[in-house]
Amino acid sequence: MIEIENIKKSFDGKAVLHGISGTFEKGKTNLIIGASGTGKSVLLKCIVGLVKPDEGTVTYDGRDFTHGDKSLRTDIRREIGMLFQGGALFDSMNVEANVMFPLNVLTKMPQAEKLDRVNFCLERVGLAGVNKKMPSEVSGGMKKRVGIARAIVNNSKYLFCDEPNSGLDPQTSITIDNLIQEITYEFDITTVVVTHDMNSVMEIGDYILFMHQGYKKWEGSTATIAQADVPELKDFIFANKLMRTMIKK
Ligand SMILES: Nc1ncnc2c1ncn2[C@@H]1O[C@H](COP(=O)(O)OP(=O)(O)OP(=O)(O)O)[C@@H](O)[C@H]1O
Repeated sequence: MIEIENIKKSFDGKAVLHGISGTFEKGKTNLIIGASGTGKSVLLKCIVGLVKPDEGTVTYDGRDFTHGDKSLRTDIRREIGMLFQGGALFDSMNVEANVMFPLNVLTKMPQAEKLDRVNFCLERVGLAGVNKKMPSEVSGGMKKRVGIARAIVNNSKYLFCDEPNSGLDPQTSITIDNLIQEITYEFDITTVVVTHDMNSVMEIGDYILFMHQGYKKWEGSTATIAQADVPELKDFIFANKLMRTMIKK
């Protein structure tokens, strides 16, 4: 479980996060949603330690990541897997080397064990046997799968996905969303997904934190989002024509 409490961040005197709190539970797909420029990526960066919040605390399973010492922060970082926008694969490395990369950097595992682990993860994301392909030789959806395999290869306890559907067609997006959710349940990971894709919200949102202009305006689940009485959330949901027809405003 990851808990964030009163996270505040300003850049050059301009407040971007106005005190965000929330709880991301283990074994659930937790979504941070909201319109463009509303602070989702900055919040994600605060949670994983790429940006230091001005105020507030991020706690990983009771461990204070924000104020912890270097060794605690390093321990927690080792337990984090990240799926970046576009996959962010190393173009000069084949699929196998990309997925193995965290094991090379973070572990002293023997080569044969590393390869077993890589093959297990590639198989789990539906890419058995593509080890020797280069990133340029695989589709956008496959790149995301490779990114997911890399994010979980070191038995990550926490998985962060920044806009996992960017650049994908709707059908591939749903497949990737479902894969993220299946993996979350299967390996009991605390998963946090940043998205503005309403399809994702309705497909995989076990917990949803809605942001608007740096404020948390609502939290809940797919089961309760349609009944939410928050004007900014309604505007966000019903900007999508399909959602307007599915749920009456
Ligand atoms: N390093 C930075 N320095 C200054 N301003 C920043 C920095 N990073 C983000 N911002 C500002 O913070 C605000 C929130 O940005 P953020 O990228 O978190 O939005 P977002 O909700 O993730 O948007 P999108 O969905 O388009 O990615 C924006 O106004 C952005 O310009």
